[in-house]
Amino acid sequence: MAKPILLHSAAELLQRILGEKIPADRQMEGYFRTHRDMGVRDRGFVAETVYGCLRERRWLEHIAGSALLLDVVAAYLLTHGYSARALEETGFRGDARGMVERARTLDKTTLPFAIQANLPDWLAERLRAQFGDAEALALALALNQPAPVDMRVNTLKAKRDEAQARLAQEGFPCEVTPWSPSGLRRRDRAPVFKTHCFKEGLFEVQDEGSQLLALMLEPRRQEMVVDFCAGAGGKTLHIGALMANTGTVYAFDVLAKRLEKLKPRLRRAGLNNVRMVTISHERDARVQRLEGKIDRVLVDAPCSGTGTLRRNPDIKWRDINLAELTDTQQRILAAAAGLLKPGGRLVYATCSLLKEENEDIVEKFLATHPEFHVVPASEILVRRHVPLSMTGDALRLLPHLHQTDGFYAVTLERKQ
Ligand SMILES: C[S@@+](CC[C@H](N)C(=O)[O-])C[C@H]1O[C@@H](n2cnc3c(N)ncnc32)[C@H](O)[C@@H]1O
Repeated sequence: MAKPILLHSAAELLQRILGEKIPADRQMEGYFRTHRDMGVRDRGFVAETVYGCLRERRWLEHIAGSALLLDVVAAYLLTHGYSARALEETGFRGDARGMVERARTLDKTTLPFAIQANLPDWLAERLRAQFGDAEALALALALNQPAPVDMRVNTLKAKRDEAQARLAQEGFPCEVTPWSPSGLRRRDRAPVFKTHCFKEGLFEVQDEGSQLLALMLEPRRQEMVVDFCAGAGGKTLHIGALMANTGTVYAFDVLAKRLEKLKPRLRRAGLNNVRMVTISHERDARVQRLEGKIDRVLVDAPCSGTGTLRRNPDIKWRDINLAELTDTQQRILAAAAGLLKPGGRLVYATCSLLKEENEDIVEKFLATHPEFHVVPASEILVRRHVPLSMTGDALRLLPHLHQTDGFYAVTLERKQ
């Protein structure tokens, strides 16, 4: 059984994650840095427990009959293989036996939707309205499962089967992903960062859904391309490789610290067609200088991140200012569109599930920009050898249907 102290560590870490705006993975790193006495196994136990509690918080509160974080941790352990007796032996003084009994006798289907779905009310209601009860529940259950480790093979350095063989030689056999032509997948959380393959730049860790966004842009050799919200450059790297390290990819972001993280990744990937540009806002002079000169723009817009709950379950418990986000998205999209040459293409993408950040943004943009039209996603997917069919014009990826994070992407073309 876990050491008593670890229950308290998990509750303390949960409190920090829920109380501060810092993402869970960074909080955890910081916590373990200041608790160096904790061994690898203990850290693993705490991390798994904390992530489990974040995923299943509402249901655990229900079982615990309490929102106290120590009770939530106890309810998690009791519903994941630990006995009431084992918990009592750690000195836990709550009602462990009552929790076990409630978990055993409860008919989950009688619970309110948001509790079954382990979502905050605001998100549960939006997903129900958008998808209907049955699909929203299937979606929520998939969002509450841990994600696999997906990798994108760097085609500048290796073919997918070569990278797959090298990883297997290093003790990490992987399967190929169903949609992305350069994707590999491990179902466990293997430390693939430690492999020679990674250090030599044969792959990057990237969700399979995210790999499809650069494909939607269809960048070509020698073109001028802008990755408007490049962050640490997950998609910039992919775009650079699709252009076979030719032409120019401008990686814009308002946060220099994020762009900084791209530098070692570019070196590892063997890319030198990328220019990093820190901008102060979307109308920055460094942006305006390129107006009308660019072939393709990717807008991977800042968003609620609701499609990534498999990896970031803490997001759902944070306050999200949707009005502020959608305003920023609208402004970025308009500024980014101004960069395109006639005939140029823009992909507007988010990792949000919410229609307000996706369809609504594009609809408003098209209403005020008649010089743009949509290129149907299915046409592009066929050309890029992605065996996915979409009903509408956009690419819409959902974890319960595609086993990827949730993504939305639409390709807009400026008329000649
Ligand atoms: C979804 S993240 C991008 C992730 C990145 N494309 C990747 O693949 O790793 C959105 C990014 O937009 C940036 N951002 C926010 N406001 C911006 C603005 N006005 N102009 C450009 N980038 C902005 C954020 O700093 C953040 O890095």
